[in-house]
Amino acid sequence: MIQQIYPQVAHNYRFELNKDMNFSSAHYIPHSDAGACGRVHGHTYFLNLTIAGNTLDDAGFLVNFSTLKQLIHGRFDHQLLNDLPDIQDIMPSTEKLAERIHELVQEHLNTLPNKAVCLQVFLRETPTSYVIYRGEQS
Ligand SMILES: Nc1nc2c(c(=O)[nH]1)N=C([C@H](O)[C@H](O)COP(=O)(O)OP(=O)(O)OP(=O)(O)O)CN2
Ligand SMILES: [Zn+2]
Repeated sequence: MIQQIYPQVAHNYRFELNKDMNFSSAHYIPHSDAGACGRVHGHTYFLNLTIAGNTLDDAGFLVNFSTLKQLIHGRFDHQLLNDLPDIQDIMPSTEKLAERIHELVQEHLNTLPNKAVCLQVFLRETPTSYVIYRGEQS
């Protein structure tokens, strides 16, 4: 939920940025284990991104909050996830969506000179269900 406290990630970067947003999407899980979730239904997803780095850009930003919202909300809000090129080859589970969001954010960060990193994606699908994805651990 927006404005809730999220799990902390231990790191030694000078700056840590967190961006909350939500997006409303429909999906279905085309798998025999999914039960009722195999039928099209909708969620208002709550997302928290944790990004860290040591260097700011000329605007004093680690990464622009607005760009992050555009990147994720702009892509997934009011969409049927199963139809999206990003998702159509994977199961649109909370886990896989969190992983894909991490990839999209990190791909964007990699285009910036200050080389920030996405440390955590916290994705809540329902009031009782959420996933945390932290990428490959080295
Ligand atoms: N590991 C996962 N399990 C399930 C996922 C998922 O993404 N990962 N998704 C679903 C369904 O999409 C469903 O919308 C969410 O399931 P659930 O938490 O069971 O929702 P409820 O509101 O019915 O749960 P309550 O415990 O009654 O609040 C299913 N499983
Ligand atoms: Zn669902």
